[in-house]
Amino acid sequence: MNLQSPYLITDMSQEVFHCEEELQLDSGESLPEFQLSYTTQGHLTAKKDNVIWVLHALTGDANAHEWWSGLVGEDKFFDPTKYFIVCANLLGSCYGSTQPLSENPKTGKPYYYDFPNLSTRDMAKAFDKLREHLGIEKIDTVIGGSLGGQVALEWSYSLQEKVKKTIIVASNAKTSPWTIGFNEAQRMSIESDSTWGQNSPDAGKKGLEAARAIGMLSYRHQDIFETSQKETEEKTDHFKVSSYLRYQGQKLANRFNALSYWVLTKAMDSHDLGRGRGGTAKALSEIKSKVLSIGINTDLLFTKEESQFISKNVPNGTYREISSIYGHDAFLVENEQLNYILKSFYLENNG
Ligand SMILES: CC(=O)SCCNC(=O)CCNC(=O)[C@H](O)C(C)(C)COP(=O)(O)OP(=O)(O)OC[C@H]1O[C@@H](n2cnc3c(N)ncnc32)[C@H](O)[C@@H]1OP(=O)(O)O
Ligand SMILES: N[C@@H](CCO)C(=O)O
Repeated sequence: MNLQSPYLITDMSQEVFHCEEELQLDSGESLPEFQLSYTTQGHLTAKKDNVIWVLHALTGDANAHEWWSGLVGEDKFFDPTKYFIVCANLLGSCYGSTQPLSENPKTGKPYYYDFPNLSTRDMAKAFDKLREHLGIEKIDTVIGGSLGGQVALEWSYSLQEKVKKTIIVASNAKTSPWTIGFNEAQRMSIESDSTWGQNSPDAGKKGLEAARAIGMLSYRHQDIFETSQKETEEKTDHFKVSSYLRYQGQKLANRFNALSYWVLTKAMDSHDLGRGRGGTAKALSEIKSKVLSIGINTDLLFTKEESQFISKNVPNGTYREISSIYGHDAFLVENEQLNYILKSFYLENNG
């Protein structure tokens, strides 16, 4: 018997939104035009009141049903038979949106190192153009983790009453010096690759491997390494964790490019919801939607205190915590806990 439902096939589309308008950026520069790759799943209700907008983290893409398969998909919490689920690739990312390898319309050649600095505010602004293009007046929920949570918070601030619920997972209102430090060390690794500076899609590839290895140390907690990378025999070299980090570096470098990684980490560094708005606490106090901020007890990168700061300072905030040995990346892994937290939040907030 074939028990497979046709919903995922019939209800999903992957498209590219081309915006011909110039996008003014925080840096003072602009993009003459841009594109965003995005997916939609499900259908808008007649009232257009069932939109869930999912934002991915640093190296994710528009396929939320793949990287958040425990939350998005048929019979999952965000079920396309109930919701219209949108997920777009961040501006600057290399999964179909405008990024440093895209053609600069002014020169007819790839931007490479001329690509402008982006901010989380710019990324939110680009998403808002897509929202308008899709004819979406109101969003039920914006949800994002890590860098995606930072962009979600920025967007929620500017959407005001146009969004009902904002869910920020393992993220913050302003990037900490600690996180900027990790990003800087990663960019130093990329810079030290002798191919960095070349006009090539592979420029900085070995450096990106090292960068990801550094990044992994911030995305995990010591406890998960004690479990998954513990040696079972006496050794003086060739440790499991060494091959693990090298493998993770190669895996990322084979699916991402160093220029895009550079741009996205720079955007993360400059994230500050309160910039030009009287500080983070004041900016948070002006957010209109209900906010669920989810922290992770072992997150060394975006600490749970940073998540608590969000819920404490918005007018209508709730804090919940994931308990995990994973560390920061628990938001991509601990689906059972996330499901439980989301169910309670939606029950308390009228579905
Ligand atoms: C097109 C795209 O792929 S984009 C979307 C995918 N990525 C994203 O969305 C980004 C977010 N996702 C992630 O960051 C990750 O996938 C996570 C956090 C969800 C899970 O991380 P993973 O790397 O799968 O898990 P984990 O840290 O346990 O590592 C497992 C991998 O390391 C390998 N590994 C484990 N220990 C070792 C070791 N000692 N030496 C070498 N390799 C090792 C495993 O064989 C496994 O390999 P595989 O990925 O080829 O199956
Ligand atoms: N694992 C995440 C790290 C940052 O949250 C990613 O690669 O996007």
